[in-house]
Amino acid sequence: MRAGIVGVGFMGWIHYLAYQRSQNAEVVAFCSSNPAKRAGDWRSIQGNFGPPGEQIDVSGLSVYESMEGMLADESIDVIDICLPPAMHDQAIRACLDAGKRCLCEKPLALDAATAARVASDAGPQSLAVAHILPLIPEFKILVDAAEDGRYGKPITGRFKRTIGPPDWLPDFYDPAKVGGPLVDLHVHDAHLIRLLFGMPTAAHCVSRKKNGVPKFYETVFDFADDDKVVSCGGGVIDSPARGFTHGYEVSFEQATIQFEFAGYADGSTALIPVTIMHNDGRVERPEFDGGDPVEAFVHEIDAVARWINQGEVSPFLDPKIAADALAICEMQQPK
Ligand SMILES: NC(=O)C1=CN([C@@H]2O[C@H](COP(=O)(O)OP(=O)(O)OC[C@H]3O[C@@H](n4cnc5c(N)ncnc54)[C@H](OP(=O)(O)O)[C@@H]3O)[C@@H](O)[C@H]2O)C=CC1
Ligand SMILES: O=C1CO[C@H](CO)[C@@H](O)[C@@H]1O
Repeated sequence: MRAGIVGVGFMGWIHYLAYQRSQNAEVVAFCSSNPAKRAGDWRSIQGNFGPPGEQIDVSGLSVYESMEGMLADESIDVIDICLPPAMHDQAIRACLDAGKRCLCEKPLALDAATAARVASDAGPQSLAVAHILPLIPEFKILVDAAEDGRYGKPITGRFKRTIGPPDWLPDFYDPAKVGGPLVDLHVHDAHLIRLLFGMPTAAHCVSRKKNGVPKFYETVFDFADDDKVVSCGGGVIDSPARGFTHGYEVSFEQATIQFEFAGYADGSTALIPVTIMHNDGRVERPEFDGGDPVEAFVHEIDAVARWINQGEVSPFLDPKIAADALAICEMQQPK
């Protein structure tokens, strides 16, 4: 699969690294509005996981200033959209108009209605949405267990996702551009909750806000089946000391699974490895390789390659589920 990346920022860089490792896909083009990045200087890129941006070799790549050139490039099989959320809808529609399939970073849009519209207009044959959690082995185990029923049905879940201030993103709290953490960050867990438990009917959310936009929140969800107990919390803490953490405790009918990872500013990490507590008292700790965050993106790119090359549509990348995740975010917004 030959891909062209649109938007050379944190995710453009992480996707680029994943293409370098993939056996099934390669990046052949990118577009950037920034002349230094077009010349290969990606050292200004910042993010909250993975290695810092580097100088890259652009000699074998087609480099464009805007997306239009890439849309006309017949050697590109898939456009990989790594733009800020407010630009996703228009970029996807430009791909559809040009007859190009695309992979778009999460969140699919800033609001549920736009997400539902573009998901339905594009369909899973033209659009895949890059929801990474089900492709991270430590989270995939939940989705696989829910799917094959190895521990019975999922019945309770508590999810956590917190970052330090993302100061390199000036528009982070702008509801018209990125949407703040209740959209841009929480959508990861919203998507996972949708996959594991189905669609909640309501949400009870309390939050501390920045300029009216939720910054830190705790939410309890209602489901049609009131035996499910699901909550989620997180957002932005004021200290950069712990740049990123995520984790969960999910109970199935016959076992409870726990996991938590944190990365700190001094380069240290803390980990509760995936721990399966069986109802009969056995404790199991399956092995997962390494915890390198880029590796999950290789799995993601490979899933996209199977879609492009063999027509195999991954339910994890389904735009309809990505739109449902936005609806879950929206039900938590202050009225
Ligand atoms: N799956 C995951 O774990 C993560 C997903 N994301 C998602 O990836 C997407 C991109 O986020 P991220 O990479 O962090 O953002 P960045 O701001 O780091 O990168 C976005 C890039 O888009 C391009 N761009 C074009 N127009 C604009 C504009 N008006 N304002 C800002 N940027 C513009 C820029 O690239 P250029 O200079 O080349 O033009 C910019 O570097 C978002 O949807 C975000 O939610 C983000 C982090 C993690
Ligand atoms: O996982 C994530 C980490 O924080 C980011 C903010 O920089 C989010 O955009 C993101 O999806």
